[in-house]
Amino acid sequence: MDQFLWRVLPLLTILVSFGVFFYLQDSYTAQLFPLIKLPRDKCSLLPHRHFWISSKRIVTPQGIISGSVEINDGKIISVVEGHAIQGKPKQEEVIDYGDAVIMPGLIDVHVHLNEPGRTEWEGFDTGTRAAAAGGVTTVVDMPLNCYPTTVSKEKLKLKLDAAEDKIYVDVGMTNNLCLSIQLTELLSAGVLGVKSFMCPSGIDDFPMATIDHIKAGLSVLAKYRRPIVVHAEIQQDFENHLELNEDNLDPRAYLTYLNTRPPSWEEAAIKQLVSVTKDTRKGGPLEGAHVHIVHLSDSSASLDLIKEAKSHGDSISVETCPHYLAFTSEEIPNGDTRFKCSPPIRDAYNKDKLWEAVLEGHIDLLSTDHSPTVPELKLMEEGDFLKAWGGISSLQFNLPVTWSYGKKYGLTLEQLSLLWSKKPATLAGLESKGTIAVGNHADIVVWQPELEFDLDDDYPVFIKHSELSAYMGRRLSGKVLETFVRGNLVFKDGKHAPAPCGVQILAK
Ligand SMILES: NC(=O)N[C@H]1NC(=O)NC1=O
Ligand SMILES: [Zn+2]
Ligand SMILES: [Zn+2]
Repeated sequence: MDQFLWRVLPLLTILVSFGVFFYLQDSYTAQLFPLIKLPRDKCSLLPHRHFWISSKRIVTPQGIISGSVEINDGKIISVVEGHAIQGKPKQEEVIDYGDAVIMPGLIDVHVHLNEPGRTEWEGFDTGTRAAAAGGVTTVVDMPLNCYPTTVSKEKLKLKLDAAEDKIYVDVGMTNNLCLSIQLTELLSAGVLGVKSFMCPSGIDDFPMATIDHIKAGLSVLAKYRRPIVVHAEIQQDFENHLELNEDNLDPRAYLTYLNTRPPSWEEAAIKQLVSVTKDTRKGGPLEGAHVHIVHLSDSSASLDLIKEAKSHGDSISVETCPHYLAFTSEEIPNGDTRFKCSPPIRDAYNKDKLWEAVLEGHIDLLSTDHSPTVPELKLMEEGDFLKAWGGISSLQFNLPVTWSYGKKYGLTLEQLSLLWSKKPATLAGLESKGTIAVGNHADIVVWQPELEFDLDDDYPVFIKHSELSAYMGRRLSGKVLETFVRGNLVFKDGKHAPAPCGVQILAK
């Protein structure tokens, strides 16, 4: 027996070491050693670990420069202006992109990847392929339309397990705030923040939260210095605003739907939120807590409330989404439920004011609220706006859509990069992401703002059920050429790297 033990012991030790190694790869340490996870030739379409990219338009925090960025082991190690290149690269280690724009990869802090549970709506594989193809190098997943929703450490593990070996870009997770949530446990397990709905979410397993739940949650979140992100709409009494005439009772008429969710829903929710965020000011009882309002549509009273709270020093921020900046209620055809989302897309006047707020910095950042479903639930044939799933699918198109519609309003490349990279990184606590700066992850999008393309059936679209996207059929400007995640070339010329080597991001 003794002899047998001595023989198997060394073998056992090796096995256990392998086990520990792969276990450690799983979570926190995956951030530290992302590149040893899979062989480099699988993770990247480029064979080099140490290389240089150069262009006449590199968007840096100091402005747009003509020069080169040196990348080694997944990080940016130098940014140099002018023709000279730091170090002595071999010719094949320098990629010259000419006048294509080199920008930090986009960070989309509001994406619904519905795995596990509703992977047929959108999963980690399709969702992160679409992200990579769109120059989005990090997504933060909202655990809402997946099943089960993330309300405990065990449920979070299901989410993390589901994402394992499927993600082409980096992915962070949030969790749901409701009464039964194990908040401290989840925050310790590394969720980047907490999501909350102030109206029914459309998913029975994701109950809505009252302002009292939110206030209680904030006192815990303050200690962790992580944000709560809130869907800010509170259902109001219909009779007050719905004009009952034949036109707005037609469920195929967009106006019917628009009238069911007036700006007063957003205003009511934000009024309650700012009554709490005053406690987040310096020296206040909730100092350290932060409230982030997702997908603002109302650019009038709701935005004014946020501006006022900010002027008093409340820790509050707000995002809007490309669909509120691209479309207007006047142009949505009756029966075209691809445009249904909540809060709804409002009129042209509202859109112009949203752009004004974006460009003046009152709206802090942009996100997609990529919320896909299956064709059966979008009810395209019936065209019933009242019954169809609310959610717009557009993760892959963030960059060209924002640019195409924004340039008419004077949007600059620097603003674009602030709205889609720097500010979202700050919100999500991603210190090593969001800018092209020495020491940061080499998360980079290379794109050509002047290049126009048609989003037609020939265009390589990777989101699931692309026919449901409101952007299909549009002509856009700003084509994504290549995407790097932590120095891995994950997308080029319509193709992805052979293996998904994105990293799951957990907060420490
Ligand atoms: N459940 C869900 O994803 N809802 C999202 N869809 C939408 O249009 N607004 C939302 O909050
Ligand atoms: Zn929402
Ligand atoms: Zn959402």
